[in-house]
Amino acid sequence: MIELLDPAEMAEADRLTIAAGTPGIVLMEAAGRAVADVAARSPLGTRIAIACGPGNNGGDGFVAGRILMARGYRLQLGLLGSIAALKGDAALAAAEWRGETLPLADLDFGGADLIIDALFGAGLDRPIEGPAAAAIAAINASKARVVAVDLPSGIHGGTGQVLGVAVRADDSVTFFRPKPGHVLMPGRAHAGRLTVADIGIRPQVLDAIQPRTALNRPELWLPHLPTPKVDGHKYDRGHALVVSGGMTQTGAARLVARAALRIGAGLVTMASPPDALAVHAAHLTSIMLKRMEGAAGLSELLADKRLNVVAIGPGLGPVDVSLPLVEAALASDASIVLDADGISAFREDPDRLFAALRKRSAPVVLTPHDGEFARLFPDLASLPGKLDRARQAAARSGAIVLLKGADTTVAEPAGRAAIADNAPPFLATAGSGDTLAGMITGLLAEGMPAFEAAAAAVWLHGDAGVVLGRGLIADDLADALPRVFARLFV
Ligand SMILES: NC(=O)C1=CN([C@@H]2O[C@H](COP(=O)(O)OP(=O)(O)OC[C@H]3O[C@@H](n4cnc5c(N)ncnc54)[C@H](O)[C@@H]3O)[C@@H](O)[C@H]2O)[C@@H](O)CC1
Ligand SMILES: Nc1ncnc2c1ncn2[C@@H]1O[C@H](COP(=O)(O)OP(=O)(O)O)[C@@H](O)[C@H]1O
Ligand SMILES: [K+]
Repeated sequence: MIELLDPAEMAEADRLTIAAGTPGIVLMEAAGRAVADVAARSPLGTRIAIACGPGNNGGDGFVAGRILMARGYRLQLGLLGSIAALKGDAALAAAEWRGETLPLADLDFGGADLIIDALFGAGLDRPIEGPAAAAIAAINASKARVVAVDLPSGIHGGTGQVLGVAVRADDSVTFFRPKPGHVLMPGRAHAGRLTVADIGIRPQVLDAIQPRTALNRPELWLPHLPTPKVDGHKYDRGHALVVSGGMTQTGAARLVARAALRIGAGLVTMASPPDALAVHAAHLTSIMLKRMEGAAGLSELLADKRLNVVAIGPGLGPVDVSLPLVEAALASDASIVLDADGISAFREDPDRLFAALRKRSAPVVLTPHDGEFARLFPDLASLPGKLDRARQAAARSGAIVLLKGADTTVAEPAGRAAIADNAPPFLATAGSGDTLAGMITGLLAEGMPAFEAAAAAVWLHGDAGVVLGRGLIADDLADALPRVFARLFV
């Protein structure tokens, strides 16, 4: 598992390491050397400008400068503030620097081939203004390769938000573990290629820190991915029910159903309003079809306890149709994936949903995009950073909240969260979210724990986008799953 550490957790990792006997300057030396190594992928002769800030991020810049100068690079170093004002490890690092220290404003960014951004890292705590903002504008205007120390200056390590202005880096070199700000947008776009350097912090410090956020990678959920039993039966793999909208909007439910079956559900049944039965009958093959007369009809179907998960929301229709159906689903014992119109049904009264959720024991996964999220959690929608939004929404609702986008974040009520960075932008296409809902549904049907099922579906959906590439449409995503699994298990 790759943990993501926010600034407070990273400071604690540093503190525990120093308390256990490794001096801070030793960590800073290792950090500066790692930055120098990444910078030194550019050949000798490269003209380097190093912009140092007033804290330890700047200290790393002084160390990198000393090492690169010893390796024969031509370089200029500029400092925001005065050397006399530096403290602690940064002051020690600056004392070892033998070159000239220019005022930041005198650095010639335009004449540099490579810029090392050591202005601010984890200690950034307010919007950047004045000379630092001017330096960042000049860095972004230059044609130089930019290597950021820890984080691109201006990006908040915990939220990925831009505080004022932010450097656009080609490379970022961070230490020990990546930070949420490297994967959450727009931070990820600013960070460029990420290098995570070992600076001598022992992984055992994580036992004390107990980080709650991870990068969404297979190692997070693969141990929980169900494997069909050799002597298994289709009913061992679960039976999902997908609730369809009316005649003119049946496609979304079929995308859900196909993805649920492809990813591993043993059986999938489409619950269809009477007017849409003929449309579905013309399209469905391996997916079964049942007639559903309104909310009472759905409750009757769900009396069959073998139906262990319900997907409801995509193409479901306006609130007068959708709300009674969702309430019938919520009253059942099945796990639920609630998406799209099923979420919007509660826009007038989100507490009604939360109250129903509190009465359930089987899990519910909410899969909003930003617009749907704002309908259920209007006060949380403006929080900086998707991680906090998803985490607070999960705590409030008691559901697993999967907040979609380029940096889809899954959070559970107890606070555990996973952020994905593998989804290509081709996934922003009609019906792609319906397919994701279906993938979660299928994994829940197979009995995967809900947080892991949601995280796995997000990653597999993203990888299906990678496998298909440009030209993909939502109809292709489920059918790409065999190739995605083949890649996963090589
Ligand atoms: N021993 C350690 O703690 C280690 C720290 N390391 C480096 O230290 C960095 C964190 O150092 P710090 O905690 O000193 O923090 P930073 O160096 O990121 O920034 C803190 C300084 O910037 C000022 N500042 C913050 N926001 C500002 C703004 N908007 N405008 C102007 N000034 C602003 C603060 O007042 C403070 O002086 C990490 O990002 C990493 O690069 C590494 O050297 C590894 C070891
Ligand atoms: N820029 C992007 N990069 C990667 N994935 C994206 C991007 N924008 C959207 N997605 C993904 O595409 C899907 C869109 O879902 P959604 O907004 O519900 O659309 P629809 O309702 O048409 O299915 C989600 O899985 C989302 O995470
Ligand atoms: K930086």
